[in-house]
Amino acid sequence: AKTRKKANSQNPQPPSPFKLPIIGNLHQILPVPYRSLQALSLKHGPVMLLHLGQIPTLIISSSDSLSEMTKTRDISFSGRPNLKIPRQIGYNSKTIAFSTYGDYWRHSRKICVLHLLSSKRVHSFLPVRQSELSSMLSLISHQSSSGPVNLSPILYTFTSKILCRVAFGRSVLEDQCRLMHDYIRELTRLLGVFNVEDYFPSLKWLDRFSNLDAQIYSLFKKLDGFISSVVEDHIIAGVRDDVAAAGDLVDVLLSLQKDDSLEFSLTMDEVKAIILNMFIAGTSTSFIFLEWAMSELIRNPKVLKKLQQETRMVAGKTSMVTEEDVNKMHYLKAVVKEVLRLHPPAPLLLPRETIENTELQGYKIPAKTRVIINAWAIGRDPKFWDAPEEFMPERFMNSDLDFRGQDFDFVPFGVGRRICPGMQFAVATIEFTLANLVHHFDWEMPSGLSGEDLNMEETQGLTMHRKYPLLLIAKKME
Ligand code: HEM
Repeated sequence: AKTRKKANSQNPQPPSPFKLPIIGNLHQILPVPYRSLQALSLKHGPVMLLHLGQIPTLIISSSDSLSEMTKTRDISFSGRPNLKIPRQIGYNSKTIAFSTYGDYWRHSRKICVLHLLSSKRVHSFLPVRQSELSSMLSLISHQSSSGPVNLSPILYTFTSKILCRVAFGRSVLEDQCRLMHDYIRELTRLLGVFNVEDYFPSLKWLDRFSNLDAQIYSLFKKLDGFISSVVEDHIIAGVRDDVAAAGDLVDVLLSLQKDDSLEFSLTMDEVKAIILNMFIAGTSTSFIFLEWAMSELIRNPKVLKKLQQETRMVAGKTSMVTEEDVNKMHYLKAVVKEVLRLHPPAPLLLPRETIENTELQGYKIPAKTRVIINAWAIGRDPKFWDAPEEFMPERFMNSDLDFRGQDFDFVPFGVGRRICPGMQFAVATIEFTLANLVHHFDWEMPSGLSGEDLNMEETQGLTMHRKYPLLLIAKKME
C-alpha cells in the first residue's frame, strides 16, 4: 500500500494509507479493527492518520508514542468524541466515560474516584462479592452434575448481579437485576452496530432509515424508567446526610446531591448517567476478562495446575479463598496480567479526541482529531515482549510491570487523566473470582477434547469477547 506523507518542512502530517473517495480508509479496518489496524501500523508506522469516513483519526500503536502523548501532552489528548449512542443513551453525554473534557467531567470523575470507587468503598462491597461468588459456585456444582456447564451466561449474570447490588443495594429484587442485565446486553449490542453519524456527520439523517434511532430511543426509555424508579425508591426510603455511611452507589450520589459544601451540584440526570456508566463500564469488562481467563487456563493445563497449587498452598482446603489469601498469591496476579495483556477487554481502549492543536512524534495533530490507542497491538509488540503470542504468566513473575498507567507497554486500563477509575473495583472482583473458580473445581474440555481444541475466535465491537460460549466440565476438587 502507498503511504502519503504530506511534506511540510517543520510539522508534517502523520503518514496515511491510500484512501478511497467517500469512505476513506473505513474498509481497511475490517473485519477485526485492532488486528487490521496493527497490520496497517506495521506498514505505515506507530503514529498514522486514517480517514474513517469523514473523520480524521489518529492511530497510536507503540509505547513510545503513547508515553510521549501521556507524559507531555495528556490534556490535549483527553477529550472524547461526541458519539451518537453514548450521547443519546447517556443523558446527553453525561456519563463520565463519554463526557467531553471540562468542568463536568472533572467534577463527576472526582466524585467517582473519591466516593464511588475508592479503596474504602471497594472494600465495603466485600460481602456482596462473597455472597454472589457463593451462589455462583453452588450453581456450577449443581449444573455440573448433569454434564458440561455453559460458563459464559453464568459469569455474565455473576458480574452483572454484583454491579446491581453495589449500585442499587440489598432491596433490589432478582427480577430487577435481570431486567438491567438484559438492557445492558442490548446496549452492548447497539454499540457494536455501525451508525452513519459517527463516521459521516453530514449524512446523519440516513440513520433514520435504518431503524437504529428508534431502537436507541426505545432502550433509553426503558433504562431511564428503570433507573428513575430505583432512585425514587431510595428517596422515599430517606436520603442519608452522611456520605461515608451510605450503603450503595445511589445512596452515595443522592447524599452528595444534598451536600451544600460541594463545589458543584449534580442534577438528577447526572446522577442517573453516573449510575448507568458504572453498569456499562463494570459489567461486561469483568465478564469478558473471566471468560478469557478460563479459556487460557483450559488451553494451558500446566498453568491451571500451578495456579491450583498456589491456591491450595495459601488457602489450604478451606471452603473459600479470602481476599487476604489473594493478596499473597503472586502467580494468580501474574496470570491476571497475562490474560489482560493478550485479551484486553477494550482492545482499542475508549476513543479520545484532541481538544486543541497539538503534536506527536513531530507530527502536526489538529484539534478535534479522533484518537484510537491500539492497546491490543501494544501488548503484543515483539520489540518489547518475548514470544508475544504465547500465554506465559511467568513473564510477570519477579517483574514490576503493572497496568496502573506507568508502563506504556501494558495498558489494558488506559493511561493518563482518562485512565479507568474502576481498576481497583475490577481487580478485587476478578482476582477473587478466578482464585475461587480454580480452587473449587478442576476444569476440562467436554467430550474428551483437549484444551488445544478450544475455539478462541473473538467478536468485534467496543469490547472483545469470545465468539462462542465457553462449555466446560467442572469437577469438584477433593
Ligand atoms: C477488567 C475490567 C475493566 C477494564 C479492562 C476497564 C478498562 C477501561 C478502559 C480501557 C477505559 C478507558 C481509558 C482511557 O481512555 O485511557 C476505562 C474507562 C472507564 N472505566 Fe473501566 N475498565 C474495567 C472495569 C471498570 C469498572 C468495574 C468500573 C466501574 C464500576 C469502570 C469504570 C470506568 C469509567 C467511569 C471510565 C471512564 C473514565 C474517564 O473517561 O475519565 N471500569 N476503563
